[in-house]
Amino acid sequence: MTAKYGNHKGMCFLLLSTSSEILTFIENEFQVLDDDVFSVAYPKSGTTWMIEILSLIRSDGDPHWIRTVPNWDRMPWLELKETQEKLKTGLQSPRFFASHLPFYLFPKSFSRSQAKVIYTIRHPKDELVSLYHFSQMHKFLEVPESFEQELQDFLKGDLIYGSWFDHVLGWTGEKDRANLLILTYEELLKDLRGCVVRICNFLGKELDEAAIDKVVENATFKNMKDNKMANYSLVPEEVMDQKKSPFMRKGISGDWKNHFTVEQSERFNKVYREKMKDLSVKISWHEDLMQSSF
Ligand SMILES: Nc1ncnc2c1ncn2[C@@H]1O[C@H](COP(=O)(O)OS(=O)(=O)O)[C@@H](OP(=O)(O)O)[C@H]1O
Repeated sequence: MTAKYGNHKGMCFLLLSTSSEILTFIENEFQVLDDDVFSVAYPKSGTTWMIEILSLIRSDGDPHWIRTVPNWDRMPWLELKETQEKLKTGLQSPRFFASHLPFYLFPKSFSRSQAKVIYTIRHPKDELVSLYHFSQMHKFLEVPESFEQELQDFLKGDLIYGSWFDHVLGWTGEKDRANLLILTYEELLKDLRGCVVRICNFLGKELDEAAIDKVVENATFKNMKDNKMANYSLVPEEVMDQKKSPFMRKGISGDWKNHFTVEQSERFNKVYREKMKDLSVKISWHEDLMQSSF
């Protein structure tokens, strides 16, 4: 890790985005309210997608809000510097937040609350590929020397927001909480409508069939790619150079097969087997990763 990054209780963070002081405040002093809703995920696992889905559910499927307000204002990032001012001045309830925090750094007050968290998990090889491309275009991040370098950093847990393995194990270890819904990116891809219904049930939000259809239609990859309030095109090119790699890049599962060699895939699976053997939730791709084959 370099001068661009800091380390807080074992988690690597971007110095430009947050600080140890903020992370300490969020963990220990920030008061979660019972009607707060959080979209939490390790980076590049579908956070932006969940923000769009939750925003649309909140507005009963009406796309006006998602087309006129940037996603970072609809659901501010809990741990980022720019959100701290908003927290002080007060946000209107119910508050909706996004976060990449691992469970051990998430606000302690969550455990005493009825606030709802939706935690999204993505196939780690696709997450790694997405992060690799994102690192080329986001000027605040270190550009990895090569895909191999990114892979080695991933396997060591030496990436922004720490180890993917620890992140997923930390949050899935909380699976029995009634106020935590765990979904995968692949479930969203396979059955977006079914997931929207599950999210509505989890939130206690009643939407009629037509409203659910509108949520689904407006949260598709194509519609989000075309929505400047969701595709980060409002972020200046000096920060995100989308000519290098668009934020809404491919939006598919299995792109890792175009990036990993057989040897890299087997090396990945070996580490996965060691670290994830006690995974406590059922995930469609888990058994594949527990094997040694490509
Ligand atoms: N609607 C929809 N459908 C399918 N895929 C989608 C959708 N919205 C976002 N994405 C893809 O999610 C990836 C970005 O993840 P995050 O939003 O978690 O990124 S970030 O950590 O907040 O920067 C990134 O994945 P890749 O395309 O593989 O790079 C986005 O394209």
